[in-house]
Amino acid sequence: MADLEVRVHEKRFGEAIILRELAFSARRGEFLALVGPSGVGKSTLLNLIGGLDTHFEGSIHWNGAPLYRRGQSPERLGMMFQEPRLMPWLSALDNIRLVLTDPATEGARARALLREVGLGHALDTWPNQLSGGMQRRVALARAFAVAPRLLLMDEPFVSLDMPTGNRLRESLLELWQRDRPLVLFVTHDLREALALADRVLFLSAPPARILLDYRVPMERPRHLEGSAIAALQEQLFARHPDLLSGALEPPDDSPP
Ligand SMILES: Nc1ncnc2c1ncn2[C@@H]1O[C@H](COP(=O)(O)OP(=O)(O)OP(=O)(O)O)[C@@H](O)[C@H]1O
Repeated sequence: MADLEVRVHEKRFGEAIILRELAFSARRGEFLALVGPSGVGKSTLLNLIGGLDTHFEGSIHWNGAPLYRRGQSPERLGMMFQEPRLMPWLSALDNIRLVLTDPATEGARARALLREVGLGHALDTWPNQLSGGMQRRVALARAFAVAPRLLLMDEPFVSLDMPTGNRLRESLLELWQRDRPLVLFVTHDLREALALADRVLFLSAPPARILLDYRVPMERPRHLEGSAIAALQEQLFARHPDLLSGALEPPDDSPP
């Protein structure tokens, strides 16, 4: 049985219908990527699933019950956005402690997580003294701090250089493989989706629905810049030409 059941009949902003008859399900432990062109509704969908926006027709269930009910605390949920959203007046360590609730263990847990993401040397550093990549590492550690069952990630590694992004992707996979939350990872980069995910959900042109639910036929570790991912991407576009018109811009190296 699926742990997460998403059924969005319709989501509008005013007159504009953003999502329509968009449905999918997933199990705890899976890693799903959501891909689609800019402005199609990926963040909107994550916001519905995360309970940040409750104005839509449809339902979102976790283990057969509504994920959000008025007055009830949600399932353990982690979120990571494009911007690290760290508290500038708190050290890296205290940014993690902030989301933990057990004073007896929070210091040790926060320290262990920061070490795991390679920031053991920067526990007491302020966010403005950390590079963009290091700030994302703190945000990644914070997202895992609550041991989420469901982790929503909205283009968390966008606009990082490739080596920094690759190190963060590696850290993410290590943490995911250890804790096995269900990850929903939004990206507009198909290679990133294919390098990370078990399944890639392609969103159609607006109003968005799921155009293709694709299981990635490749063992890990995978290399985002490797020839196997490039070949898989080519194969996908050859088999599903509708993805190019509906879901994605052509890959960088394809003819205009
Ligand atoms: N609060 C809002 N009010 C009105 N329209 C909105 C609001 N938020 C988003 N939209 C519109 O909904 C559509 C989907 O936006 P959304 O941010 O979900 O797209 P996206 O696929 O995440 O884009 P990107 O990849 O550029 O982040 C866009 O046309 C956007 O302008």
